[in-house]
Amino acid sequence: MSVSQSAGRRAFASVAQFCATDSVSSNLKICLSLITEGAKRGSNMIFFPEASDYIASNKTQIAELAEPLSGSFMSAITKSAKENKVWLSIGIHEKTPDSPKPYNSNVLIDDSGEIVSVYRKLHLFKVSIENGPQLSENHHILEGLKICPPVQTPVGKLGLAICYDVRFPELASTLRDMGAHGITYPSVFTEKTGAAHWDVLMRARAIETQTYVYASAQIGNHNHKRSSYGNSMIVDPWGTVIARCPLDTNPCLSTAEINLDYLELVRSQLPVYNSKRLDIFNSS
Ligand SMILES: O=C(O)CNC(=O)[C@H](CS)NC(=O)CCC(=O)C(=O)O
Repeated sequence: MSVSQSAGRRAFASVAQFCATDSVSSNLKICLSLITEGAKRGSNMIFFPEASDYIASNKTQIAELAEPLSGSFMSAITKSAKENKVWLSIGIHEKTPDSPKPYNSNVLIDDSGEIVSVYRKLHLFKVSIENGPQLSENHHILEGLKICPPVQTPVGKLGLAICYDVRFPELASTLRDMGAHGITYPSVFTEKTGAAHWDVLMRARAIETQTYVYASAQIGNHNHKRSSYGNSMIVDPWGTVIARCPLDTNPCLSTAEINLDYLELVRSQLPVYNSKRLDIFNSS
């Protein structure tokens, strides 16, 4: 357990933003330098985007490049977490014996380099917009089957989700019911849907669940077919955006203080969870 957690109810969190390509080694280099920089800034926890290991340039690459959690990408990441004494949440493609298709996973790593939870994306993205994005994630990703219980971290109990999951408030609401103080949505949002929905969705989840939302995202052109919206940010339980990365493609971090006393204040001043009509809606 990190010292900051025992020392009080405040900690520093950073969200990362960069543009992954199909070069796992280049993406790894970027992640490792952001971990070092985040630790230097005093972050207790750093949140990386979805698919930080790679964004494939074609369909066959998606399965070819995927590694198990014990693979070289994750080994270097967990080693760096330990060396820099920092917690991490990072999105990767997770190869398992279950299928040739990888899972789209959000991996939580503690400051001794141990993997403490692995969430596999429940809702797979499907979109078909004329002249806009056309993606069917289920063609190349295996869907997850479980909600992971929130884990105690330096920023309080953290619930894990991924990207498109943000459109399904029942996941956020369930994580809050399970005790979450924060929810992480590592993302690769499309430019079109991001411009219209990103801030509203992330802020809505923070406001309605009264939790911190860590929305780390990729930005820019990954290849000639795909580009992403960026706007990595942290939202507090009141809905205020307290950190946001600049809108250029240089790898960067944005840092904010997380304060669980403030979270309790918001929850006590506006006790929406006491107004739930569980007699009418038998599941929240
Ligand atoms: O393909 C990879 O390797 C990484 N994964 C993604 O980019 C995923 C699935 S295609 N993207 C999203 O879920 C975007 C959701 C979104 O943009 C929205 O909900 O509007």
